[in-house]
Amino acid sequence: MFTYHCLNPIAEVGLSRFSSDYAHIDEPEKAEAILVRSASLHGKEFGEHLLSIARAGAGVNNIPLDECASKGIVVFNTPGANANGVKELVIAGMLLASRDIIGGVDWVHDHEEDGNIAGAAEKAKAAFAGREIEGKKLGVIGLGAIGVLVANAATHLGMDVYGYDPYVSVDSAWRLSRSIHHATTLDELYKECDYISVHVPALESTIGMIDKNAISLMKKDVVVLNFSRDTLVNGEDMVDALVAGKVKHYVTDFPIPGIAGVKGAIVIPHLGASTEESEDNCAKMAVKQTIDYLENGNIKNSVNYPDCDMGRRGEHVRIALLHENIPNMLGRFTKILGDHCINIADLANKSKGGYAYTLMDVDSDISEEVIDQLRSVECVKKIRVLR
Ligand SMILES: NC(=O)c1ccc[n+]([C@@H]2O[C@H](COP(=O)([O-])OP(=O)(O)OC[C@H]3O[C@@H](n4cnc5c(N)ncnc54)[C@H](O)[C@@H]3O)[C@@H](O)[C@H]2O)c1
Ligand SMILES: O=C(O)[C@H](O)COP(=O)(O)O
Repeated sequence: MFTYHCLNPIAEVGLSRFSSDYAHIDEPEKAEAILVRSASLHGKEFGEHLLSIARAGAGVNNIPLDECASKGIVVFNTPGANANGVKELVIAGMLLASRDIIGGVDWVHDHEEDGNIAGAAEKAKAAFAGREIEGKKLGVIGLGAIGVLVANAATHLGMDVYGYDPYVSVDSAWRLSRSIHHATTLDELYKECDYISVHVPALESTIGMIDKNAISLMKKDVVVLNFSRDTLVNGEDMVDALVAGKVKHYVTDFPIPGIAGVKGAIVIPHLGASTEESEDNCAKMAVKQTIDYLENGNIKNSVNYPDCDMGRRGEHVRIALLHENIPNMLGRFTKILGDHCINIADLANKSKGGYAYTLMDVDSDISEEVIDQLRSVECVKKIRVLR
């Protein structure tokens, strides 16, 4: 029996994939698996039984990844599972920034009791006129799951799209429309574009990237869209740019104090992934990855340990070792098994940054003594034996 705990509501279509071998428990500190959306795990204690954390979503800045890795806790996310939901809201954000739909709807609301509202609307509507996005230039920073969808959709709406991503994956490059201009510097993108949409993770290298220096390179009346993370944009610099009229609209999915009332700010309460489809996709992927890790030791879409897949466990006893990525770990593991005449039927060893993972299928069961010897190899973070 495995135990899991959900720190945020997770879609039932995903949770229903847990068989009767799984029990939801109310105490996170006792769980073997945690499922989470945006709840912050920074500064939280992790229970001694915790094996995995699955983020049903993309951004993992709410999870202390290094601390988890050093405690042998595998963290997963669900790449691309909510990308379409975000893409659609970004397109909506561009349209809201281009046509004064919000101002117009508010006007109708304020005049709903007016018996002559139809006539009054015809006189009032000039105040809410806007511009079209067709033919305008859109710059997309970050061409991952979301950036590619936004860029491609914008070309279908007749926009001239510039993409910037020095680390673009081969997979994303294949999916990107050929009509998208390859911006080789951010300066080029800032100088050219009427709309700029940011789709990068919050990392040390990206936090604060849209600041007064970046904004100074942008066109007057630019629209900046941030559906990635609040910290990517320097809030004070953005407020100054809105007040000064340099930025026409700042459309963001992340409310921060003091921004919603600033003229030109369009602030949404983090709704990018809040669609039935995205929530279902994320939950299904998060649960599937959790089950495969707990039952087979396979790792897919981890952000702090390498991916590693030896298929279903089958008849063999499977030993799973999370450890640091240093020389001779395999040698030490295989020596211990050899000394106890335990034959290895299959083996995989993968690394990612400072951490590595070894999976071994062995032909006979192993004793507590052997497990203890493997556990006490220096730099082993966790051992599991799947029988
Ligand atoms: N608003 C929402 O509800 C919502 C939903 C999903 C994701 N997000 C946010 O959007 C981010 C992106 O999501 P995704 O699914 O597209 O992730 P992704 O990992 O598929 O794509 C991120 C892309 O950013 C690129 N990148 C990294 N550093 C860069 C840099 N300095 N300059 C340019 N490109 C850089 C990477 O190469 C990658 O292609 C997430 O990290 C998350 O913070 C928000
Ligand atoms: O990074 C993400 O996937 C999004 O920000 C979605 O967050 P949510 O699951 O809390 O809506």
